[in-house]
Amino acid sequence: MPLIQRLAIIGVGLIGGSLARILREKGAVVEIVGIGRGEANLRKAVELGVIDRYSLDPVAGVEGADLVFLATPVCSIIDMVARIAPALAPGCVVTDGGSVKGEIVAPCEKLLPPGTFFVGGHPIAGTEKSGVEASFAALYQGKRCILTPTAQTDGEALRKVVRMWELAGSEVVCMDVEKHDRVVAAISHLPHMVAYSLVNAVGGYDRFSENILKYSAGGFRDFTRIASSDPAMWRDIALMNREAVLEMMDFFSEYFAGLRNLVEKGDGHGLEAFFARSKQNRDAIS
Ligand SMILES: NC(=O)c1ccc[n+]([C@@H]2O[C@H](COP(=O)([O-])OP(=O)(O)OC[C@H]3O[C@@H](n4cnc5c(N)ncnc54)[C@H](O)[C@@H]3O)[C@@H](O)[C@H]2O)c1
Ligand SMILES: O=C(O)C(=O)C[C@]1(C(=O)O)C=C[C@@H](O)C=C1
Repeated sequence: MPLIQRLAIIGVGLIGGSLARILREKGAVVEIVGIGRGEANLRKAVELGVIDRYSLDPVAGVEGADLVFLATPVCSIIDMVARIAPALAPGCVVTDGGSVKGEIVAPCEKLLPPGTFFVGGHPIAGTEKSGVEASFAALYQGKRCILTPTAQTDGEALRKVVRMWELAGSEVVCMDVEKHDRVVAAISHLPHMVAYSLVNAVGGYDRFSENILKYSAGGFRDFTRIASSDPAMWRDIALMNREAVLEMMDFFSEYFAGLRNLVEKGDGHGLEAFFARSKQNRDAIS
C-alpha cells in the first residue's frame, strides 16, 4: 500500500514540487493536491504532472489529506498552519521543509488539534532556482534531511515522515531545533550572506567607470551561484534565524579580520598556513 493516500503540498515550488515528483515516481502516494496563491504556477504544476489538482484555498485543499507538506517561505508557515488546523482530517501528519526550525516547531505543535501531528523538517538540498519548473525528482537523492522531533512528537507520525524522506533518497538525521538553527546558520545561511555581500560589493565597486562584474570567471561565478537565490526566501530566513545568523556573521568577521591582518603585515608563512588549514578542511568534506 502506498505510504501516503492524499498528500497536500502548500507551496508547489522547487522544494514542494521536487518532493511531489519523487514520491509519485516511487509509487508512494495515491493523490497529490497542490495549494498556493499563484494560479498560473499551480496550473503549470498540473500540466507538468507534478500534482493531480489544486486549490487556492488552503482550508479546502487540505481536506481529507493524511499528510500535509508546507513548503512556503519560513515567515508564512505558522500563519498557514493556523489557517489549516481546524480543517485537518483526524490522524493527519503535518510537516514542513522550512530552512529555520526554532521559531516554527513549538508554535505549530500548539496550533494542531488533538489527533493530528506536527513534525518539523528541513531537506538540506536545493538550488538557486525557484518555482515548480525548477523542481526535479532527483533533488533529494543522496542528500540529508534534518527532522527536529520534540518530546511532543508522535512516534508513528515521525516514522511516516522519516519513511517519506528515505523514499525521496535522503539520509534522515534527527536533531533538536536549537542545534538545527546553529548548524544551518553556519553551513547554509552564512554562505548566502557572504555571497550576497560579495556580489553587491564587487557590483558596487566604483574605481572604474564600467561595471567589472562582466570580467568575472570561474572563481567568482562558482562562489556566488547562491547569490541568485530568491530574495524573499532569504529575507525570511535572515529574519527568522536572526540570532544564530548574527552570531555566525560576527564569528566569520573575526576570521576575515585575521586574514586581513596577515595580508597587511605581509606575513607569507601566516597566509600559507591559513590557506592550508582551509584547504585541508574543504578537501575533507565528503
Ligand atoms: N530553495 C532551497 O534551496 C531550499 C532548500 C531547503 C529548504 N527550503 C525551504 O523551502 C521552502 C520553499 O522554498 P522553495 O525554494 O521551494 O521556494 P519556491 O519559491 O520555489 O516555492 C515556494 C512556493 O510557495 C508559494 N508561496 C509563497 N508564499 C505563499 C503563501 N503565503 N501562501 C501560499 N503559497 C505561498 C510560492 O508562490 C511558490 O509557489 C522555504 O521555506 C525555504 O526556506 C528551500
Ligand atoms: O544549493 C543551493 O543552491 C542551496 O542554497 C541549498 C541550500 C544550502 O545548501 O544552503 C539552501 C537553503 C537550504 O535551506 C538548504 C540548502
